[in-house]
Amino acid sequence: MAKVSILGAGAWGTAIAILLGNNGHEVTLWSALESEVKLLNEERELKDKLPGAKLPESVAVCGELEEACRDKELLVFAVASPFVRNTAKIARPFIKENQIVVNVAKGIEESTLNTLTDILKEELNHADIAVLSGPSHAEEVSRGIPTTCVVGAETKASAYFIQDVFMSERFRVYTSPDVVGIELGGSIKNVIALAAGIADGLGFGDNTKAALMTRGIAEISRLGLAMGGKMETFAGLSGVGDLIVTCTSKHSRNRNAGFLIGQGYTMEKAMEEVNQVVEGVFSAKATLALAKKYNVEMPIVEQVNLVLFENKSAKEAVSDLLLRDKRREYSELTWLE
Ligand SMILES: NC(=O)c1ccc[n+]([C@@H]2O[C@H](COP(=O)([O-])OP(=O)(O)OC[C@H]3O[C@@H](n4cnc5c(N)ncnc54)[C@H](O)[C@@H]3O)[C@@H](O)[C@H]2O)c1
Ligand SMILES: O=P(O)(O)OC[C@H](O)CO
Repeated sequence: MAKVSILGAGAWGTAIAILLGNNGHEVTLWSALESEVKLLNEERELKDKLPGAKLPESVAVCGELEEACRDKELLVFAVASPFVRNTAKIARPFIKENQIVVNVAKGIEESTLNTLTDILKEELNHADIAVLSGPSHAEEVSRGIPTTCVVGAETKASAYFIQDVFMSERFRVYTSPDVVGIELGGSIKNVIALAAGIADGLGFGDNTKAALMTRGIAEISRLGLAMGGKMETFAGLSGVGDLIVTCTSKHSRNRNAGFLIGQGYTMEKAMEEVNQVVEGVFSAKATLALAKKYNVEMPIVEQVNLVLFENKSAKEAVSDLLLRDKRREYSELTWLE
């Protein structure tokens, strides 16, 4: 059994603490927010986000970062993406050489266009950085609903170690060397989920959503391949898998925020209503900037940006997507002359 700390006690960090505690590990769950530490210590439950899901006894909750990082075999980064860099900076002095660290958050940093593992590699350049991602809502993982994810790491040994720590009869973990593909699949699906939610909020149907999901994965893989990711990853758990869950689930924060925007809420009001991190909003501009940098077309991502940040009406965005220049489904597929 391993000594593990989870940094970030939101819905996802807490669900992972429950999973790893039930797997028999010695778990510390850290939060920067006093209110979270107090609530979890007193109630042993994140009442507002994961009602009814109790922390096992093997999980200790703390607000001291040094204590959380000391003597651990694995550190899990579960803070929302805007806090990853700063948390890593503050934690750095307490993190030992070759410490295995796994990022489980999803996002792209707007100011640098870095993925979250890029940020961790920069800030913790003495550690061994990996990512775990896939279709995995905290609400279901915390209740032991069967779930699958993929862990990406630079070495087989680290990937296998993290796989062993997370695997259970209710949580299956695959391994992969494609760290960048996993990061991009998990982050950009959030932007597409906003579009899927907007379409639902406008009252469109299953056809519309299937179109957004299918063309959405085409956009994700186009950019992902240009950035060195692998097609198999985008067809896998961190691509199609995560896109399906986020675009269709009642639990999805991004889809739900999009739904409210489709119903006429402003982006700010929708985020306030969802009351948990809506990562697609933080990754939308960065994804568009990456599309420009790598010279790939991402029309859905472009329209989501216009709706979120330029006050474009959602209805007009859908029409503009449908009326784009005519083209082949895949430019590589053509007729013999
Ligand atoms: N909720 C899910 O089902 C789920 C599943 C997979 C991945 N994720 C990803 O995990 C990440 C966290 O999501 P969540 O659902 O737990 O979000 P959340 O809104 O429930 O929690 C975010 C957490 O970030 C931390 N935080 C807030 N302010 C901070 C600060 N100033 N410094 C350090 N930490 C701070 C807190 O612990 C807070 O609870 C996101 O990137 C999300 O995409 C979430
Ligand atoms: O579906 P969301 O928007 O809540 O995102 C949470 C996770 O990324 C789902 O795997």
